[in-house]
Amino acid sequence: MKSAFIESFQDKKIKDSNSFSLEDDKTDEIQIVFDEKSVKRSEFVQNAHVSRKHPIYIEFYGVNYSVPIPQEKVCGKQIDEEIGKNSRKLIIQNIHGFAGPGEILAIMGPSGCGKTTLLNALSGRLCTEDVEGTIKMNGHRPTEDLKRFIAYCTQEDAFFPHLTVREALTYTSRLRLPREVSINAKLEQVENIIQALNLSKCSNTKIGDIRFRGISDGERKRVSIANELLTDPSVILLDEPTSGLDSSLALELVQTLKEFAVKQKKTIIMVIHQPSSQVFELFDRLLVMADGNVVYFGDGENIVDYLANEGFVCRPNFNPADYMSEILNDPTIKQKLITAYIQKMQPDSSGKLVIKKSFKRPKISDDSRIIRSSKHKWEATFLQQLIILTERSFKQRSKVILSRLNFIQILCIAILTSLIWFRLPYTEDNLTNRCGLIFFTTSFWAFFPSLNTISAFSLDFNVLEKERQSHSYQLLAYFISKQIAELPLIIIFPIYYILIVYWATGLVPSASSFFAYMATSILATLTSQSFGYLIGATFMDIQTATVVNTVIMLGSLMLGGFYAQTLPFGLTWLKYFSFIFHLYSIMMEIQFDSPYANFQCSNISQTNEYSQCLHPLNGSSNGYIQGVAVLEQLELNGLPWHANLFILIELSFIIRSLAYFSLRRNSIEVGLFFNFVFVLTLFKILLLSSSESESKLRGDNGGVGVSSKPGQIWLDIA
Ligand SMILES: Nc1ncnc2c1ncn2[C@@H]1O[C@H](COP(=O)(O)OP(=O)(O)OP(=O)(O)O)[C@@H](O)[C@H]1O
Repeated sequence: MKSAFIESFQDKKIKDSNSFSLEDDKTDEIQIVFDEKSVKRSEFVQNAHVSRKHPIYIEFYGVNYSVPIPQEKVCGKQIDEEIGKNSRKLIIQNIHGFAGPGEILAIMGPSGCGKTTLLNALSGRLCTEDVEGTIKMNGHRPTEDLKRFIAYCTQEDAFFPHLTVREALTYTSRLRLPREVSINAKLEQVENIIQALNLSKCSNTKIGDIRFRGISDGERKRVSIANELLTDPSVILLDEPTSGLDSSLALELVQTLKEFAVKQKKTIIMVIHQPSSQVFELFDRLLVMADGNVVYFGDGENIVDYLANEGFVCRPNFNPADYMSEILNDPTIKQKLITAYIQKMQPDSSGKLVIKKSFKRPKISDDSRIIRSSKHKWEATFLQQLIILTERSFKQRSKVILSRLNFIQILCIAILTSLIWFRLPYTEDNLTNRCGLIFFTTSFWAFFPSLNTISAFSLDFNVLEKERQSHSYQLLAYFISKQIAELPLIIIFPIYYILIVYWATGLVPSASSFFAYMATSILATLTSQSFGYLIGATFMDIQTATVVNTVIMLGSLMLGGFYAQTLPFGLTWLKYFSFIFHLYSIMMEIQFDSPYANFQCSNISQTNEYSQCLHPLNGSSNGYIQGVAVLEQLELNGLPWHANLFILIELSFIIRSLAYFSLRRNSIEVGLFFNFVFVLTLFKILLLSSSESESKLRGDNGGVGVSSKPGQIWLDIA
């Protein structure tokens, strides 16, 4: 049963079909021979019932794009500062053309002539300050809302490699098809497009990437196109859609696109290299470029006559596309054709050079000038986006995070840790070893997860950029979904490690200490992951992010309270900025502030640093050192465990928020605000807890050698 939405769309389509007077005549004339193979394609085209948008006529004229020339220095001196500052390189100049619904405009020309640049300009992906000229959609300047009607299939396809073709298309349909369309209709649409683009054979194969083999390059290209067609855009821009396809597949693909354009009133603009004669015949308009200029714009069928008029006669039965590419490879002919075309242009009312009209141009009725914007800014609700993206992120990231290599790595480290610190005896001699084990565990879980996380955004970057350009979802939904999806994945490792190491090394044998120790390792993992997110989102380049991460982690490690127990005068406060220091303090408290933590004195002497091990004449020896005495001797940060815990949770939250703002790249002020709030809170806690600890220490120093108090931090700063 057809939904009300579909019916209303079909009514609308009939109305829309009257909008383009000349287009309608023209599309009826187009004769495409559909063979048996094309039956599936036709089904897709007929069944593209979720289509709901207006046909769009796109025109552009006087389009220039230039980039600043990087300033060069000769022997360390700027040649001419003013020239250096103002000079720009023209990539494309005075480009014009148009394409209407039901048409294919093909952009051709030698490599590097500016074809992709023009597509980028039309899609609105170039910095607007660098683009001059006019681009109009149904007579309007393209607004952000209008740009949502454009789909752009770039040369580099961006996909999540661990998803299958069907999964990738299904997620796109769930995210980008209107919320009014039922899930079954969306899935049906996916199946139709899989059939139409001949993807059935590989529909359950993973897409893959350069690291692991998935579908072939040609299939990848078709998935990329399917992904865009699926969302029912009004204008489809394609950059070399047939590259990597053999001639029959290329023909089939262009036929599908043509049929789609005609029946669904889509406007298709594609960059194409060396199409076969059959493919060439399917083009309605042709824009030929050379060195950033137009060499020809007009009906595809007229190019041979045009070139003949200029003195370049194509041999009979020779593919015009091949002939054009042959002559444009000759610099003299190329220049001649550029000049000839410029001469045919004349200034318009605004003084811009435009081509004399040598072709029919569709009239746009007043009705079609109005493009109704989509009912919703996002097709899926925020909650739907969150659910779909979490599911997708979990599927993709679980393959990366839960890799066999990661498990083997953790297992090896767990075995090594267990061997090195195997069943540590509860003796004074082994106190340093025990602290070493605890510090190693802390720092390992503070470091390892961040390494796994710094690449999280950069690996997603291309897909994220592509999907955000097409308004598929909100960045916040993506960001939160990533956190949710990765949370269960990332905490598996500390659980796995602690289960092996805790009992093998003989840490405090109580269930509460075990669970607290494990929970703190998980907290270390989450805090470390937050840093990974922030650094990854800020730098996006894995190499730079790894360097920054290493510096931050090693700095935190040095200030962690194990290697440097006392810091130079005036620098004591620095350790409070090491998250490892807070983690280590909690871990130590769990292990030493326990009734099981009693360590046998190795020798009873008059000089032992622990009062419990002093000779009876000098103190109250009982032959065992209590864990609490060890904590006091080590002079850890003096904050109660709950203050450390609070600092770490808050740190995790703030760092993650900063990562989000960093990903947005435009909310630095908000980021700084969060930073400020964090620093204030941190100092407040330190102030409160240091006074608390001071009074506690004054009441009972519990042992000997408590030489500095946590409140010392303020004296140091002063
Ligand atoms: N931002 C930029 N800065 C400097 N040069 C640029 C920039 N963008 C494009 N170019 C240059 O402009 C020219 C046109 O590039 P473009 O990618 O548009 O060519 P193309 O015709 O699509 O090439 P191909 O067919 O090989 O893909 C190239 O020489 C390219 O190096």
